[in-house]
Amino acid sequence: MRPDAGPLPKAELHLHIEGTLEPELVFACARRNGVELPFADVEQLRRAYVFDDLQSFLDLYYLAMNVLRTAQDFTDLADAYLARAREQGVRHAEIFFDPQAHVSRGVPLEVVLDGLEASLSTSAERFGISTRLIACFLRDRGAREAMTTWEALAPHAARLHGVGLDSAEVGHPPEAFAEVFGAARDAGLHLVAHAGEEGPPDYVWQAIDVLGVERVDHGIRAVEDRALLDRLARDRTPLTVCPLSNVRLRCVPALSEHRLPELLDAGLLVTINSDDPAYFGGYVDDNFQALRRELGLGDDVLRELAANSFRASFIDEDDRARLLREL
Ligand SMILES: Nc1ncnc2[nH]cnc12
Ligand SMILES: [Zn+2]
Repeated sequence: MRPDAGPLPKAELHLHIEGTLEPELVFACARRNGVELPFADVEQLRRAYVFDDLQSFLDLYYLAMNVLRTAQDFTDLADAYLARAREQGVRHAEIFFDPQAHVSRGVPLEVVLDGLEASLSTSAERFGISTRLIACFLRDRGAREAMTTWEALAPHAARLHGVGLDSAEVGHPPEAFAEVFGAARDAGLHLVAHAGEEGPPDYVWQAIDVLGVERVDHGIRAVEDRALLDRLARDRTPLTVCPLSNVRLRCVPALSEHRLPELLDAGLLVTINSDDPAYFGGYVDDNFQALRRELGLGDDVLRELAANSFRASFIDEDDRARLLREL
C-alpha cells in the first residue's frame, strides 16, 4: 500500500516525444534556429490546438517540429518531458520518436539520436525515470521508405528498444509493413503498432497476426469486434489507450462516452497514456484524473490501470516486480 496520496507510480508506454513540444519551446527553438513560424506568439499557436481528426492534428504536429534542428533542441525537448513526467508519477517511459519526420527535412538521424540520448541516458539519476526509445515508421510514407529508414536505423539498433508504426492510419493498413517489421524482429527489437485509433478492427488483426506486435497502440476500435476482444484478452496483448487524445481527435465523442470500461470488462490488459500531451490538454496523470472525473473510475480501477502499465512494459522482470511493489 502506498503511504501518500501523490500521483500513482506508472509507466508511460505511448508517448511521442515530438508530441511533448510545448508552444514555449517551439518559439525558443524557432528563435535560436532562425525558423519563421506562421504564428505571432505562443498564445496564437496554442489557440490553433483544435482538431477535427487525426490528420488535422498531424498537420500541426509536423509543422511545429520543424523548429527542432540541433541535438540540443532534442535534448531540451526530452528534458522538458522528463520534468513533467516526474510530476505525473512516471517511473518508466518507452518513448516514440519519428525518424522520417526529421531526416526528410534534413536533420540527420545521428543528431536526433545523440540529442535524445544526451537527455535520456541519465533520466534515472536525474528524474527517477528509466527510459527506452522506440523508432516509429510513418505509415503514410509507405513501406519502401520504411525499409530505407530501417537500413539507416539498423546500425543504431542497440540504441533502440523497439519499432512502431504511426501517422495517418486510414488507407495505410499494417500488412504493408510486414517485411520491415520482420527485419526489426530479426535484429532483436520489440514490435508495436498504432492500430484501431481511427482505422477499423481489421487493422488490429493485421497488427497482431501479420506484424506480430507485442502491444497495440490505441486499439480502441477493437471494441467493435467480439472475436478480436476475445483474442486480445486470451493473449494478454496490451492496448496503450490515450483517453484525452481520443477525445481531442474526435475518435470518441466525449470522455464520458469512452468505451474503455467495455475493454476492461472484456478482460483486456489496458494501459493509460498521454500520446501527444502538449497538444491534447494533459500529461499521463491528467489522463488518470480525467477518467476519475468523467468516467467515474474509482481508486481500485485506477491502481489496476497503473499496475497494467508495468505489466505491459518491456522492462526486466526484476524491475517490473520492484515497480509493482510501489503500488
Ligand atoms: N495519435 C497519433 N496517431 C498516429 N500517429 C501519431 N503521431 C503522433 N501522434 C499520433
Ligand atoms: Zn500515438
